[in-house]
Amino acid sequence: MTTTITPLIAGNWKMNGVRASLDELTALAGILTTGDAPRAIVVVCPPATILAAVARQGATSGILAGGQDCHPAAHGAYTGDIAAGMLADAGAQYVIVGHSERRAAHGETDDLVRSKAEAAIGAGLKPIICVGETEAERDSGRAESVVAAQLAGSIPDAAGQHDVIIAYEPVWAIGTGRTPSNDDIAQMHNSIRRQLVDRFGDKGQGIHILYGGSLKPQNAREILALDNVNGGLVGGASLLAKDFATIISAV
Ligand SMILES: O=C[C@H](O)COP(=O)(O)O
Repeated sequence: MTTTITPLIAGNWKMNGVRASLDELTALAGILTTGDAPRAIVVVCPPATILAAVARQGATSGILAGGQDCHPAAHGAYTGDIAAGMLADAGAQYVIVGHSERRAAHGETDDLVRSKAEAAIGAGLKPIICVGETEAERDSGRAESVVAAQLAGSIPDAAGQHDVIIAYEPVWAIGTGRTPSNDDIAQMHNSIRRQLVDRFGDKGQGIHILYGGSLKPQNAREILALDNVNGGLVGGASLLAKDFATIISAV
């Protein structure tokens, strides 16, 4: 069965900008609403302090908002954390979970990532579940098995009934200007697709698999055209409206 997936391009602003980023959002909205409508679902995941502003501003231009992380609990004594329901209240429709910067710096395990994804689904959000191997894991020929284990542990069973998005981000490609070869990206995305179909059947055919890691205006067209690459998770290049718009139009 062939399932058509509308590509999705998500920008992860990480801990960058605030006021300047809102100006970029205005510029992006201007570009996206001029000329042909984008062929992709466009999501921006800003710092939490401006999430509501991004959701409000994006509503008029079709740009959707997402959080960058959520806590697995719905509420409680968790100083500094944010619940999925709070992101939804602020206007988010998506939330990134298990980004390698959190897996590494905060010791997040697959179990925790899965709990966060379950919390996101419970709050009506679509979790963007990140997986990816380190350079040492790739060099030792273990990239596919590492990613397979992360997928098995991080995706909740609820993904059989609800929308989740997978983002494959080789850790060594993030913010480095380096990317895997097109063949390596396609091989990994095909392997992820097989695993999703094995576990979720037809539903697995329709799950977005995004590529992330130094996705730039210069390489977006060829990477986004690869087999089973259904969009991208963009870091640095999502901070400038012109660059992000070029990636969106590369779909
Ligand atoms: O979430 C986005 C990724 O970490 C990619 O970041 P990058 O595009 O700056 O390499």
